[in-house]
Amino acid sequence: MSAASPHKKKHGASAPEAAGSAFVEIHRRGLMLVLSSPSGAGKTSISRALLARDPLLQMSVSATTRPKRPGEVPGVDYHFVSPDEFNLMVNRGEFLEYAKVFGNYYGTPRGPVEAALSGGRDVLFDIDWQGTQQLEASAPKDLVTVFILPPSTRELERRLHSRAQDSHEEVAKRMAKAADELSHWPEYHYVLVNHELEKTIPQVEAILQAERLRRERQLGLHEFVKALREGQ
Ligand SMILES: Nc1ncnc2c1ncn2[C@@H]1O[C@H](COP(=O)(O)OP(=O)(O)OP(=O)(O)O)[C@@H](O)[C@H]1O
Ligand SMILES: Nc1nc2c(ncn2[C@@H]2O[C@H](COP(=O)(O)O)[C@@H](O)[C@H]2O)c(=O)[nH]1
Repeated sequence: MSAASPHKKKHGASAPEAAGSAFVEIHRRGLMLVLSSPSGAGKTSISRALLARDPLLQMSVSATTRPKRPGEVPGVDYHFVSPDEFNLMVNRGEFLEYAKVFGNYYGTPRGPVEAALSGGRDVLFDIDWQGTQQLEASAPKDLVTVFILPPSTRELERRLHSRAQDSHEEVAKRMAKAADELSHWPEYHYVLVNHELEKTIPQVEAILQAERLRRERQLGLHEFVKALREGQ
């Protein structure tokens, strides 16, 4: 197709033109891609790989009252806040969703997500089933949810220990909750078993690529096809 083709699709910052004119823009509202799993199944590892490979994807950085782990960077991994600060944010309506997980509070700041979606960028969430249920209630059309299963309970425990960032008590607390968290898999659109990251990462990428092409997410299709049917 030549640059002068009347069917040329324009993306990103190019100026939209009126529907039915020679050039009709197809653009897209961003989507929210949620990863949930029992602690240690691999959400953080998968998220890092997706973000490194996909410039249209940005991470939702949660606020949490949990203490920072060694190596975690404030503002990158989490916004680490006190319980009082967290309460203030709740009262000011600053969270899209929030929940108590393993004895600490975690919440998704609303502003960056809304800005990304309206700018056509996709947002990746590493949140638990309680947060996913809240997003499902408030923004079902923008939501794509993926539940990550570990290959076995023994491997889940091995991964939690191998991360070497939580105490034995903390690992025991998370393992004790795993069965309960696993019970939520039927609430998700997609379910994967994370055997090897080399296989799981392309599977999640495939979900993202397909969901981006859903008819409902592509804005301007009616006008584009109308122009095609008029022979433009
Ligand atoms: N497919 C895999 N095979 C082997 N090890 C893995 C795999 N996926 C992740 N891991 C390792 O398991 C550990 C836990 O992974 P990760 O931190 O990504 O889990 P998580 O689901 O984000 O946990 P949490 O919910 O506690 O944040 C890490 O040490 C990670 O390197
Ligand atoms: N509902 C929410 N859950 C969240 C959020 N941020 C993280 N999480 C979940 O908490 C646990 C523990 O995380 P960790 O970093 O302490 O290991 C894990 O299941 C996360 O998915 C959030 O904003 N809302």
